[in-house]
Amino acid sequence: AASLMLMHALPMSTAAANTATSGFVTVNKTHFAKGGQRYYIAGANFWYGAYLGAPSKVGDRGRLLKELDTMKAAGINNVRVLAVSEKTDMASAVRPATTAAPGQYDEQLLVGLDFMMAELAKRDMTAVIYLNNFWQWSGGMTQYLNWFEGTKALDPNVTKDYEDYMAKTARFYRNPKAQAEYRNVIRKIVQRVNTVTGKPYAQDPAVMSWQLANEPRPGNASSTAEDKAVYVKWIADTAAYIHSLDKNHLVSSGSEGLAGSAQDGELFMKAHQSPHIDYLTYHLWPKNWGWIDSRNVAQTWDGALEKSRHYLNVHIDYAKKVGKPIVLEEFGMDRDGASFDIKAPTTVRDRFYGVVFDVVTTRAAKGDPIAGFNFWAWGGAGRAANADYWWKEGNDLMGDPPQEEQGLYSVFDSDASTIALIRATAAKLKALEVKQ
Ligand SMILES: O=C1NC[C@H](CO)[C@@H](O)[C@@H]1O
Repeated sequence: AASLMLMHALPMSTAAANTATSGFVTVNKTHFAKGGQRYYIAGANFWYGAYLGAPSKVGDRGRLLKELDTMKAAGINNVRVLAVSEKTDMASAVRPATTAAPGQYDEQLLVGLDFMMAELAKRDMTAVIYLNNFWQWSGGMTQYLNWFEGTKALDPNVTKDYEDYMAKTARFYRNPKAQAEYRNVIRKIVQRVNTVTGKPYAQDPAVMSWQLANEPRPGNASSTAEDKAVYVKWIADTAAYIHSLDKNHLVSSGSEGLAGSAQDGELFMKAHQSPHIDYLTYHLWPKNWGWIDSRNVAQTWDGALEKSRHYLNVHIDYAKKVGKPIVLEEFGMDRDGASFDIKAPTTVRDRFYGVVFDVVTTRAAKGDPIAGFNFWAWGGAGRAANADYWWKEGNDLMGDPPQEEQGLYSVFDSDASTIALIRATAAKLKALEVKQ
């Protein structure tokens, strides 16, 4: 016992001491740590946060401060945000875009990211920042292929063919010119000096992690062994590249889990075994994946919940096998009756959030590697502008990006019952943040 006492008395190693006091989020075996304490994510998806921070027409700094204060008051300690968008002719993509063409950036949108990061730090909140998008709503990988393959950027809202979209968009990983430009963007953001605080991003504890992309997939359901090998290598190489630029921060993939891994569990684990990937991520979408029919909940709820519970648990088990933390960084449910109207009740959504939060908090309390959640998505004070609920440039930005109806999954500041569930869950996770 004496020697054990001595062990505890020994000072932490310098590196550990530095990290512990530095405030960076780090990984300690299968958990996050911050400031010498275990750290859990009670987060929101807030893809447009940097847009609100911009000093240009699209920005609304007054709204941003209000949204961050409202989220903080709800116990939310982390936001998952888009770093850059690519200009495209697709109707479903956000405008304006950060990158008009390779190397041509809208500095005001990047200042928006700076401003948001500065405000997060003031509130002891952190950000997961994704550097690309497998989907079309911010230009993303399909826009890179338009630049470097000369192919038309594909909008699945127009083509109505997701299998074709996913197979073609996965060519991004194999295109050397697209990869070179992607690394230029990574370097530009990861090595950026925040123009509001003067602090380099690589030294900012408000950054929790760099994320390769939003929902990168290896291809479509018929991804070949070669597609999968290319995908695994792309994740490992890109994560290694980011770590070569920034030794302080974590790196994650942005994967949805099985749904984003051609339903191949071995692929999901392999993709996250790289020493340069610090934690796993997964997303849960019962409506998008056809598990629930919001117009026929009575008939479809039980099946959807059985599949959801399995999905929630099996990925925590994958993380145990890989030996790293995992974050449920997206999940959502629409309003009752599949309505987009802010006045529609959220009975089904609240029941679904309740099940998700119960699994997350129960398994976290048992010490399993589930390290928190980000619900999709914070709508806050945003309001739909058009009778058809589609977004047009100049309309409020909200949790639903332009490729989806404005009000589909957004949690608005008037959705008190859902915010109460989030607040209660954040408190349960906070109670687990014991000394390391
Ligand atoms: O990353 C995502 N996952 C699901 C969201 C809701 O459908 C979608 O808007 C986004 O592309």
